[in-house]
Amino acid sequence: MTSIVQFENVGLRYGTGAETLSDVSFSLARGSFYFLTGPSGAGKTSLLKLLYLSQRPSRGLIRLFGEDAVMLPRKRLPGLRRRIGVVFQDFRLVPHLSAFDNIALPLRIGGMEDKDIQAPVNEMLSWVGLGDRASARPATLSGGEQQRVAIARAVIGRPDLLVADEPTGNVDPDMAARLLHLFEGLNKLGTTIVVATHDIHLLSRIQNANMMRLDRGRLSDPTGALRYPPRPPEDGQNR
Ligand SMILES: Nc1ncnc2c1ncn2[C@@H]1O[C@H](COP(=O)(O)OP(=O)(O)OP(=O)(O)O)[C@@H](O)[C@H]1O
Repeated sequence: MTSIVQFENVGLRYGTGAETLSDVSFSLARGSFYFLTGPSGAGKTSLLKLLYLSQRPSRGLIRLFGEDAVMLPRKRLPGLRRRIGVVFQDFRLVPHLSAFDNIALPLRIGGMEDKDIQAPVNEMLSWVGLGDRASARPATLSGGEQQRVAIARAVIGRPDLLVADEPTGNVDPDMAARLLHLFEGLNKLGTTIVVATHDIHLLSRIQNANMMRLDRGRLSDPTGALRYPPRPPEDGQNR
């Protein structure tokens, strides 16, 4: 199994308060699909922030794509971040850009020429049901429409890792199923996916999805399947 992400005994403390995340250890296999669940305030968004490198841990080790993400020099962060698609809980669309241009951003940053951008962005707009809103600015879109633009932007560059924070929180069940289908397609192309959600209906929709559950900043891991490095077998013998 090739790990794309490894956390070892990771802790995160904001300011001088108690730890928000404690002793978090897991590894994510390349090309796998994970749901991250847990009650409000358990630390899901905080864990995702560590994953998409917007936050450094207070302690522990994080390896991303084989690189030490904690010790990585600041100037190398953008290169690593470009391999990660993020659906933020609050969307974070660029307000002065149209839906089309928001979705096109990762392709433009990746150096794709305008003539090659039109077709994939229009296809993506249609897929998320916004074919007729290409020129709309975010402020003129509903919450659910903004969420769909945010998802389209996160997936269009076929990132190695997709991190999504409550990506279906603002859409109806039919659209949620459609968006999840988009994630599933991306996953089949090799993208490792982590979706934080409260929506238990989503969990049953992806075959072979793995579950991670956070409770008060700790990963509950009754089987040990997610731990990195793996625990030795019960009888202590190598197999
Ligand atoms: N920037 C911050 N500064 C201080 N405390 C923070 C910060 N961000 C989050 N917290 C605290 O960390 C804890 C975990 O928050 P987090 O947003 O990670 O939880 P969550 O599981 O994503 O919650 P929800 O499901 O409600 O989105 C909360 O107690 C929160 O108040």
